[in-house]
Amino acid sequence: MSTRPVLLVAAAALIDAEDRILIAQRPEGKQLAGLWEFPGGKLEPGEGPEAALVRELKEELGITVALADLVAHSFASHAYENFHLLMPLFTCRRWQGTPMALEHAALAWVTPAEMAAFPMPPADEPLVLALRDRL
Ligand SMILES: Nc1nc2c([nH]c(=O)n2[C@@H]2O[C@H](COP(=O)(O)OP(=O)(O)OP(=O)(O)O)[C@@H](O)[C@H]2O)c(=O)[nH]1
Repeated sequence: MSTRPVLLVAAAALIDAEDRILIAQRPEGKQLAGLWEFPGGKLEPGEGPEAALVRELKEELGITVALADLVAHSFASHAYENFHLLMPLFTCRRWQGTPMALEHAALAWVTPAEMAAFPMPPADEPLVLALRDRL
């Protein structure tokens, strides 16, 4: 049996007043380029998932989020070829600022049903279904 290192990534579903969710397109030159994802990223050593998300949402989207406004929703556990991704997904309905694509190729606000039309990494499939079931 092959073993892979576990990679911890925290991701957020930002939800607007119309229950649309923000997804972001990975830029050229990166792994999984062109696919749409939930904003977020890898935890730094010693960092908790919520703190990592607050940092990543600032870096990637330019918004300010309070730890208390991140609500645990579901998680992805997916074996990629070189690592095993463990990715908690948090919902967030309150933030300061307007999300901008500072590190992504594009942003889109979509309903969970509309998300099916946007190609996402394989790890995200169960998360999309979980969001469709329960927001
Ligand atoms: N943020 C995010 N990452 C995801 C999602 N789905 C998914 O498989 N991933 C994977 O989780 C990892 C996230 O790492 P990252 O965004 O911090 O790093 P990256 O690949 O952009 O590379 P780098 O920041 O080291 O240059 C990537 O391997 C990415 O493919 C998702 O919905 N959101």
